[in-house]
Formats: sequence, structure tokens, C-alpha cells
Amino acid sequence: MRLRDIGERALLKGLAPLGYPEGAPLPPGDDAGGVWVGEGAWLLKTDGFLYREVALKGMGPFEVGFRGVAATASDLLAKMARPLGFTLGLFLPEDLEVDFARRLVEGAAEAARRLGAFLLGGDTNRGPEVALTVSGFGPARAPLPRKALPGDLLYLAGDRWGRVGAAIRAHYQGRALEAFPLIREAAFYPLPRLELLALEGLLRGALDSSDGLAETLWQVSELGVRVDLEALPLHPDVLAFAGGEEEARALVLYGGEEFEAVLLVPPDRESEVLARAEGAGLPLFRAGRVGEGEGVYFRGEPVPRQGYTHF
Ligand SMILES: Nc1ncnc2c1ncn2[C@@H]1O[C@H](COP(=O)(O)OP(=O)(O)OP(=O)(O)O)[C@@H](O)[C@H]1O
Ligand SMILES: Cc1ncc(C[n+]2csc(CCOP(=O)(O)O)c2C)c(N)n1
Ligand SMILES: [Mg+2]
Repeated sequence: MRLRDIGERALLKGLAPLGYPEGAPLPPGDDAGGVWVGEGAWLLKTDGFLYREVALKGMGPFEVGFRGVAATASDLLAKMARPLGFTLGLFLPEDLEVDFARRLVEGAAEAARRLGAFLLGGDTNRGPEVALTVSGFGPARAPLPRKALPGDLLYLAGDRWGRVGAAIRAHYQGRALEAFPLIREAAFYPLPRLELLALEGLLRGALDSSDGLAETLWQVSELGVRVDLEALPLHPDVLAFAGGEEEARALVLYGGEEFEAVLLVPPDRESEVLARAEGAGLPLFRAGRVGEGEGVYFRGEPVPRQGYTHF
């Protein structure tokens, strides 16, 4: 049996529980792992990737380093941990320009700085191509699991929905992004949102979205609920890029790498969540609700499970 035969999700389901402690702050398979220390938890996340698999046209080593810290921080923040420090593992071929390596680390350092955190060293190895692994840690008073109960409202945090999908589409179609600065910014500098921490204690659950919204919502459904999407955020620039609502919706559902959070909000907490988000300056979009059953639907139509997968 090969990895491609079982696929990434089945592989991880088997790997994630190995060595994982009982009674941990979050279950195995969640966006970050952790241990209880005193009153709260310390959460830890690691995320690795090949340079050539994430570098969109126009991105350089600075943006890819930035993306690495962003991807890791997004998982921590979705779990209500404040990222404090990151380490950066590099694989570099020996003929690489020194300046390229330096720009990777500068980009990672800049993302950490913008999160109020630090780069705390790393590790460097020779490799056949450029690859990065970013680890990050931080404290969480109330670690927020992936959880959903029938009746919960579904909210999307942030404003990168559809925009990163558009940038990925532009890359593969050879389209320039000069006329779409918000799309470019969302894809090149996807800074996760410290403002999520303002919602501490109010949410039922949350998931980081990096493999596409549709895939993330299918993972919500696997928690034992049916997901009913009633609306999707369609930014004017995404609509203009896509040329129509249907195409724009596909960019929102099947984009990926938003590094934004999907939130499950108990209905009796909705007004407080909205007030706190507004106070913190966190954009929130009400996308639907979850109910009894299974599957993911948009206005009654099934949403296919398609997304970014490694195997
Ligand atoms: N090699 C591994 N050993 C143990 N657990 C793993 C391994 N790789 C992944 N996992 C766990 O599997 C789950 C899914 O992994 P993955 O890194 O894809 O998380 P994700 O949150 O879906 O992705 P992203 O990093 O894009 O946010 C996580 O709980 C992760 O810790
Ligand atoms: C050139 C190029 N091709 C494709 C993509 C899209 N992409 C790359 S990794 C990923 C999922 C998240 O990865 P991980 O599983 O590590 O969190 C997505 C959606 C890109 N950015 N650049
Ligand atoms: Mg995640």
C-alpha cells in the first residue's frame, strides 16, 4: 500500500494519535498540539513546504519566508493561542545565492515581528531544493478545539476569502495582478489575525483554513453536523477578477492558503461575538449555520469535497 492509495487525510488520521498525550488541551488531529502548564495551555504547531509549491509568480524568498510564519501562526491563532516565537528550518541547495537565503529569513522575521513575536533561530541543511519548516508556539488560556453543534452559526473571519484563490488562478493562467492590489496583498502577505484573540471564551469551535474553504467545511461536517452555507463573501475585486458570481464563488470555495479562521458561534453568543469583533477590528462574515446530519450544502446544493491535498 502506497501513500497515494490511501490519501493524505487517511494517512494523518493514522499518524496524529501516535505518541499523543491523553487529556491534552486539544485532541490529536487538531490544528495545533499542546500541553497543560499551570492554569493554561502551551500550544505548538509545525508546518513545512517546498518553495516551488507555494511561490506564486512575483513572490520571492521574502514573501515565501513570510508565508511560512503566517501558515503556522494561523493555526495557533485559530486555537486562541498568542504566538510568541517561531523557529525556521531550511533546506537549501549549495549553489543558492546567499542573499536568497537571507531574504527567506528576513521575510519570516517580518511576519513574526508583525505578530508581536520573534524568530528564535532554526536549523539549516543541504537539500535538493529549497524547503522550509516553521514551528511556532504560544500560550492559550482557553484552547479552542474543532467543535460544532447543531444550531451553531458559521462565520468566516478575515477578508482573504476568494482573493488568494484568485491569485493562485492568476499564477496558473499567466494573468498579471497589477490591477488587483488587494488580491496580490492577500496572497503575498497573508498575515493571520491577532484580533481573533478578542473572541476568547465566546466560540464553540474554530478551524484554520488552508486547503480551501470547501475542504475546511467538510472537516466541520466530519465533527458530526450538516453545514448549510447561505452566503459566501464575494469581494468586488474578486468578482471583477473572476468575471461572474459563479466563478467568484468557486474561488472562495476552492482557493486555499487563506490562513483565515472558520468560526462556530453558539446562537446565544452571536451579538457578543459581533460586538467584540467590531471593537477589535476583525472582519466577520456570516456564511450560514450547522444542523443535524452530514455533508456541506450551498443554498441546498451539495458542495463537492475538493481541495488541496498532498497525496
Ligand atoms: N507527521 C505527522 N505526525 C503526526 N501528526 C501529524 C503529522 N503530520 C500532520 N500531523 C497532524 O495531522 C493533522 C493535520 O495536519 P496538517 O498539518 O495538514 O494540518 P492542517 O491544519 O490541516 O494544515 P495546515 O498546516 O495547512 O493548517 C494535524 O493535527 C497535524 O498535527
Ligand atoms: C505555485 C503554487 N501552486 C499552488 C499553490 C496553492 N497551494 C500551495 S500549498 C496549499 C495548501 C496549504 O499547504 P499546507 O498543507 O502546507 O498547509 C495551496 C492551496 C501555491 N500557493 N503556489
Ligand atoms: Mg490547520
